[in-house]
Amino acid sequence: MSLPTFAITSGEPAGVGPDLCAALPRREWPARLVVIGDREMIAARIHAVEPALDILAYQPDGAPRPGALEVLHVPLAVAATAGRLEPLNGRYVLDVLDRAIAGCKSGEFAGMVTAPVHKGIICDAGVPFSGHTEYLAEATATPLVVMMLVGGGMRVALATTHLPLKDVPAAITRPLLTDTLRILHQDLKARFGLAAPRILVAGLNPHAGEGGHMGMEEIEVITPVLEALRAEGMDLRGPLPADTLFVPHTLEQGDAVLAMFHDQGLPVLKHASFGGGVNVTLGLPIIRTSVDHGTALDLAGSGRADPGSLFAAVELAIAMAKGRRP
Ligand SMILES: NC(=O)c1ccc[n+]([C@@H]2O[C@H](COP(=O)([O-])OP(=O)(O)OC[C@H]3O[C@@H](n4cnc5c(N)ncnc54)[C@H](O)[C@@H]3O)[C@@H](O)[C@H]2O)c1
Ligand SMILES: N[C@H](C(=O)O)[C@H](O)COP(=O)(O)O
Repeated sequence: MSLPTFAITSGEPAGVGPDLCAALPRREWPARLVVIGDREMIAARIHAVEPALDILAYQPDGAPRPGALEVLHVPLAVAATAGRLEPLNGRYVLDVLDRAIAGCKSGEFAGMVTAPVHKGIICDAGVPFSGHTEYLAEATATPLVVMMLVGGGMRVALATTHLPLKDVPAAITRPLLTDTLRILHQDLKARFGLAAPRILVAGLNPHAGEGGHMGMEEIEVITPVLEALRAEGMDLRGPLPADTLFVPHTLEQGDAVLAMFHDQGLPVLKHASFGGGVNVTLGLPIIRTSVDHGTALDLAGSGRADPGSLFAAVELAIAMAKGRRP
């Protein structure tokens, strides 16, 4: 029986992504994993972190070579140095992503798993880029996607993603919240096997606005959306004060949390599971999971980067493709 094939994008070449890819053959996967990136750069990093590994996945007779890494070559613009960002390679990082997206769309890949990229250096290269999540939405012509991180026994989704904090209140509108909750609810059912997902929704302001004394978004935006969607049958609790939403007895009343902004939800989850969590993009026509950490330039090429989150991201992508409850 042929195994499903997943693209693993090796990410920022100065970061830990290539090192983490080198660790993939430590396990036997129930899938074929194709790492996308510059072959020479990845080979050099493999020699630094996994000297025993042979990059060639196939023996001369074409048979798979056990314990090797299969690399689909996308060329760097200029040589990469671990730990040193180079704007001239910003376009390369996007070329790697584009190759994986094309393969997911064509059916060549059952899904894609992304190693970390550095958003700033891609912007410095002249391409406005705020994250894989937004890039994938555009590349697949999906009007709205939802970022959700899974780890530490939690699922935390975000109503807004990579926005300056000052722009968050205006971004939280009734249409955005309605569509975000619909996507979250639908994908918890379809991709995570939950028949009737229970979603805990955070407020935006301290103490969920304290009855309007500390902000009006809960009264004017969040509560009306929750009431309308409850009337459709969704199990939604909130708006809940975010400071106590994450205490265990509240968390256990939900299957997922919807936080209003990036640093309301993610610090809690990363505190509980950093290095073992997974970032998944909901609402896409393709499967995409990712690590829960960044480029860790300080560790690139050292062999000290922990591949746990990449392994968890591969496991989740495989489970999602099988339609199993992850
Ligand atoms: N999925 C992604 O592409 C992704 C996710 C998060 C951050 N980023 C980007 O990464 C860049 C750097 O972000 P940052 O410095 O805030 O966070 P970071 O996760 O790169 O580093 C934070 C700390 O965690 C450590 N760390 C990270 N990954 C590790 C691993 N696998 N094993 C052991 N230790 C690890 C680092 O050494 C550092 O001390 C930014 O440009 C950010 O936007 C990308
Ligand atoms: N917000 C993510 C995190 O903190 O882990 C990270 O920046 C990656 O986002 P994308 O998947 O959109 O690149």
